[in-house]
Amino acid sequence: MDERLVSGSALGGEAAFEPTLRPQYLHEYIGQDKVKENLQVFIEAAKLREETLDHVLLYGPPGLGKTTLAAIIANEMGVKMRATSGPALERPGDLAALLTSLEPGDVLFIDEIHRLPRTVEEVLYPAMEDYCLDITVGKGPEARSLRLDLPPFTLVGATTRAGALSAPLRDRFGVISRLEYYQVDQLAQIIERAAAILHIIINNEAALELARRARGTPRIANRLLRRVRDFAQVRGDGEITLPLAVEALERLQVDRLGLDHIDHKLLLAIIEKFAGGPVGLETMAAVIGEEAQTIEEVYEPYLLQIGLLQRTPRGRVATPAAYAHLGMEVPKR
Ligand SMILES: Nc1ncnc2c1ncn2[C@@H]1O[C@H](COP(=O)(O)OP(=O)(O)OP(=O)(O)O)[C@@H](O)[C@H]1O
Ligand SMILES: [Mg+2]
Repeated sequence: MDERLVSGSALGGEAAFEPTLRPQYLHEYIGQDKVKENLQVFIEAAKLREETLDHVLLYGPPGLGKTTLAAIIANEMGVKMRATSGPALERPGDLAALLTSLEPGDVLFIDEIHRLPRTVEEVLYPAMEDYCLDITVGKGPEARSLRLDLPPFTLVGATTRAGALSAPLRDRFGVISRLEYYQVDQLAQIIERAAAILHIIINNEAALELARRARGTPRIANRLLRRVRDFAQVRGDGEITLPLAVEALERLQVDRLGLDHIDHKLLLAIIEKFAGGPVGLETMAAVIGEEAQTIEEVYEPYLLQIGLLQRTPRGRVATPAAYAHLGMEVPKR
């Protein structure tokens, strides 16, 4: 659906490539200080008591480091991680097979856990709570239910939509952590770390420029780094300097705040067609020819986050900052 250069979701080919850039331990994981400090305490306590870590739910927008953190939790606990996802677990048996193959203490990572089918979710409840599996053998009047013990394990669930999780599932997580968009200086550190791993030469000013345009998202930061490197190799001497970064990002149509043509289209529609708003979501969707849900979940969050857009009870409003960013004057009322 969404192949934007500034998309927080992984684009084609990135999933295969990302593991090389993933930090392995908490001390290498940049930013998210609150989440990190809490996890550090829970992990140390669990290790001291020689217990498994409580189940952990990680939520937040795409590309902020949920999968990375799940793997780090397993590494820090010194256990293995098995990874799957909500949509991949189609039947209760799929989950049962995974659970029974775990070794004591293992981390089971379920990505997109909000997309777990209902019937599978119900298998998860007793597994999370009592480390056991309720299964039915036989059919019809012969059917009996059996309870199987499971090895103790830690479930790490990840979701971009915590609101879409059922209450009984959410309540079974002992640790619930929300990942936040990253600060510019943290993103610059992430870029410099990735550059070192990929043998890319970039100076601090240029890293900061990429960071400012990375929409608070490490995945986008790393993607911009790789694209700008192409320019540095073809146009320059391979080194990423500030002027080269600025030129490359302009060509890639990622503006000073990390906005692309879709963000511009959305803001301009509100400003030019609705005098800055308020305009209802459905109306806006019809005017720019996108689905309301896509606008709400993909296009709007970053614009809201940086204060160019506001949600009011009467609809969306372009803020004075949006006019200023687009070099337009705020109309007098
Ligand atoms: N704190 C961090 N420090 C350094 N690099 C990071 C950090 N967080 C994420 N990254 C980098 O960003 C990339 C994307 O992170 P990750 O795949 O963990 O995101 P995600 O939240 O799981 O995304 P999705 O919602 O799409 O599953 C990783 O390849 C990793 O290199
Ligand atoms: Mg992920």
